[in-house]
Amino acid sequence: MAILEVKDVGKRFGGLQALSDVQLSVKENSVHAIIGPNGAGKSTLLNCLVGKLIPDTGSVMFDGQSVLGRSPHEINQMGISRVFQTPEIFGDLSVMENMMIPCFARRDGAFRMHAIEDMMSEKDIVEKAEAMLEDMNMADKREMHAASMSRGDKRRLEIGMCLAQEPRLLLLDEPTAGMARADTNNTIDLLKQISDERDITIAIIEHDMHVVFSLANRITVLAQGTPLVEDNPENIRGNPKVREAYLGEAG
Ligand SMILES: Nc1ncnc2c1ncn2[C@@H]1O[C@H](COP(=O)(O)OP(=O)(O)OP(=O)(O)O)[C@@H](O)[C@H]1O
Repeated sequence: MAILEVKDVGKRFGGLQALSDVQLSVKENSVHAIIGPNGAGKSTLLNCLVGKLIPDTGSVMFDGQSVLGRSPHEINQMGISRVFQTPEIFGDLSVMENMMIPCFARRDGAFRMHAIEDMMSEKDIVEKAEAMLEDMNMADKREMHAASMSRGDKRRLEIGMCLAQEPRLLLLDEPTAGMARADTNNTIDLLKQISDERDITIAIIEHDMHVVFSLANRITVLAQGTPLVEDNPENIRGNPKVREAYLGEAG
């Protein structure tokens, strides 16, 4: 069953048709990669899914409900959580304090700024945040200043913060961009573990083919704002049109 269904989506920026006739069907519990050359429209499409942009045409249905016209916050509450290219964490707070923020938001519907002492007195929140840090293998970094961590650990924390919102669909926008190979491999392992152990669907935009082919069980190739093909990784690898449009370029 598809958890996300995009039909006939188009988006124009002035004279530029960034997306046209986009169809995308993401199966529940799959890892679905969206790839394509620079400027193909991947980020524009992602922004249409999370309410940051409103498409000019078409529909976006999540779990049978339209996301169009809803705010990013409402879409997040529906069960879609997004991980950005640059980790969105609070550098001045500790790892634990960062993790407590989405735990509050999940419980209260929205995060209200609590004093740190108030946060720490909320037993259920502390327990949930601790459990998430355990799951993310970050319990030993609990008291660390978030800003002082490696890029890979910041990404790990951010992914954990998204999971604390208990989303059904996790959207990742180039999660390994700018990472050293060791951090990239750690992120691949983390995402594999999340996909295996949780009832969650992952959609990922990624330039790094090693990441794409390590994780995805379905791939959509966008070229010039339109889907070129959607298939399994094996067929995508062997597809000459894809090679020409993208893989050849990526090496
Ligand atoms: N807000 C905007 N205003 C005008 N043009 C835009 C805007 N956002 C994106 N574009 C243009 O739309 C096209 C698609 O851009 P988009 O960022 O979606 O591509 P992409 O596939 O994500 O590229 P990349 O892989 O380089 O991140 C590009 O030509 C881009 O310059």
